[in-house]
Amino acid sequence: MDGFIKSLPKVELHIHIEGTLEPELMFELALRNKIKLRYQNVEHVRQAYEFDDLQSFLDLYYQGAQVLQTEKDFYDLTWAYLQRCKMDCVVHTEIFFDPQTHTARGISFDTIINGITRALQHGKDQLQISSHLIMCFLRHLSEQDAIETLLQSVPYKDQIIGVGLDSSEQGHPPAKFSRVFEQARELGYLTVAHAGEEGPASNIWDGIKMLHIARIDHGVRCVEDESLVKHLAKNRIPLTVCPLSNVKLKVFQNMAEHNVVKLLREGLCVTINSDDPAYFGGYMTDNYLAVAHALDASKLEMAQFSQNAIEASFLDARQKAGLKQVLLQYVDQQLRPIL
Ligand SMILES: Nc1ncnc2[nH]cnc12
Ligand SMILES: [Zn+2]
Repeated sequence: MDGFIKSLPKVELHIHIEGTLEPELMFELALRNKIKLRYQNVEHVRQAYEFDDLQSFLDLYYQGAQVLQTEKDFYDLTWAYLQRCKMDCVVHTEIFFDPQTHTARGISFDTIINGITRALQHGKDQLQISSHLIMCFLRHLSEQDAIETLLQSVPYKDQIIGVGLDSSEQGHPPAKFSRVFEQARELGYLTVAHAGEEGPASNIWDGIKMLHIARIDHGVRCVEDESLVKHLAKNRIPLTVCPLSNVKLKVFQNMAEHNVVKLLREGLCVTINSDDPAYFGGYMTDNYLAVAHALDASKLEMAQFSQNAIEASFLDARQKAGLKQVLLQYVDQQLRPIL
């Protein structure tokens, strides 16, 4: 199983680029930008990564992101992630970035997006990894702040496929952002949102009905509403599930309790993703392995997660067909002897 998973072609749909900041790079950038960190060394940082819930993680995550200052910093961050993608056989990735985390510190939109997109172009040319970029609004900030961020993004619209919603779910329901999402859709952006991670199933309904989202990020609390589960299955509305993240943030107490395989077997379009791998201890392959080991999934089921991600991606029909062909060839070659 492990060899099958390691080489399985994968598509990632839920990754925060700021969440790929490994402690080693954090120290390198702190030194480069003359920023004093509150940690003495890399081990000290890793020891601090014990979380009680989403908020306790977010507090450290926003602090860590402060070392990102120049275009080269954003380039280096993204390039390091893409190299990890290559190791994990990720062939396509749709990356979140949080402009407000940086513009609030005086970093220009231009600096952020130029650094990231230059690395993405190199990823395409040198690593054959395709990608899309999704701009997330921080839900703990105001609607007005999100609207200003949306307007700032307009000159870069060709480089951003969609908008999303992340940060603290509790107390910041989808309704708060229905107007800015409407404006984003009018501008031609696709939409996704974090919902049903720590928040209730009603946030998932509201994401679908009020924000018209094409995918739900996390969504694991859908099981609390049977009619919602049926709706998600019937309409193949994708969930971008992040198993290691959910255990680290105590959404589930351990991997054996995770519902991702159960949801797959109920016919939902669930996918496996890494969320903030530098903080949660694992990239794509680690997440796939953790699920397969704890939840007794078959090789075909693990391949189904990858096929779901192709289906749920924002690639066009021709690109999806190409990736599906690559995946089917891999599965056929791997499983032929036992089929
Ligand atoms: N898991 C998560 N939930 C909400 N916001 C986030 N930002 C980065 N990771 C996140
Ligand atoms: Zn996330």
